[in-house]
Amino acid sequence: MVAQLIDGKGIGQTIKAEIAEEVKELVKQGCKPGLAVILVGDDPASATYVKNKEKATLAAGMTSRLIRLSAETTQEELLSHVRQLNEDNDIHGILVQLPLPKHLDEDEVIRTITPDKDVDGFHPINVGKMVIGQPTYLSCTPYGIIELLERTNVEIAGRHAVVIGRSNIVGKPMGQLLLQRDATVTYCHSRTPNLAEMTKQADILVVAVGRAKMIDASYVKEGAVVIDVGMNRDEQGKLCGDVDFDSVKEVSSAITPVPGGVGPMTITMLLKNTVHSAKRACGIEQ
Ligand SMILES: Nc1nc2c(c(=O)[nH]1)N[C@@H](CN(C=O)c1ccc(C(=O)N[C@@H](CCC(=O)O)C(=O)O)cc1)CN2
Repeated sequence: MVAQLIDGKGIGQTIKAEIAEEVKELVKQGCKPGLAVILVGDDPASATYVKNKEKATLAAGMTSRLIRLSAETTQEELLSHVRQLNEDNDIHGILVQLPLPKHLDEDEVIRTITPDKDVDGFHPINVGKMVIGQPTYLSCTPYGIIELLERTNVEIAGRHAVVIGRSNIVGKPMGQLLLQRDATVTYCHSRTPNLAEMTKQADILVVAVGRAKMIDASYVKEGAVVIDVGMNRDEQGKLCGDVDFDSVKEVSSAITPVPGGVGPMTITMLLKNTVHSAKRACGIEQ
């Protein structure tokens, strides 16, 4: 079987063009969406993601505000920036780039972002709304994966989806979003015995384990759709996912590459959430 390549980069570009058109119309109505990103410390990967977010925000015609703070920033200083942004009418989305330096309390920072501007969808109120199926901001990576599945016509209802990983940002919301679309969902994680026995039952396999090329063809059922959330470096320093792409593409029916699969969708859905927040703030949408 030759797998269909799920082109996150291309699909992301299409959605970004749709967003840019929508922003143009909003600006005409006097409503310019604004995103603020706070970066604490000098983690090089985080700096790259933040730069890409800034670029994408500006390219969509939106306001971008970047707040760079030193690695020694105190919890109170960080919270004070978040509180100021909560009150700023030009800013509709607030994002604090994760991970934060170890001395900072990530949960408290997320709780301090007003849920109305939590375009990452990480605030407990928004997570709760997502779980009970109320409209809210969805965590960008799982939201992007749903968009990829829908735009490539992958049937979700009635399929068995296996999610490897249980992080608050990806694994847990991923399972919930698939469940809401009537998949039968199994969560697997580092303490799951006989992992391959579970993953071989998956029609849709979402892999977010954080280990380079861990999932090879022996974990995958013939014809499964495989979504790779991993972002690792291989022995040559080349970017790779959690899935051994070369082996899994031979058995799957569709697969996301790394780079160019899930990653670009994360930033795309962030723009979508920010536009939605602006429309609510401007009274254009509920
Ligand atoms: N506040 C948040 N922090 C983090 C999030 C998040 O959604 N909100 N997610 C990740 C990192 N992330 C966005 O912040 C992110 C990761 C990867 C990509 C991406 O486009 N990857 C590219 C490759 C990029 C490269 O060459 O290095 C790809 O897969 O093609 C975008 C965003 C953790 N923190």
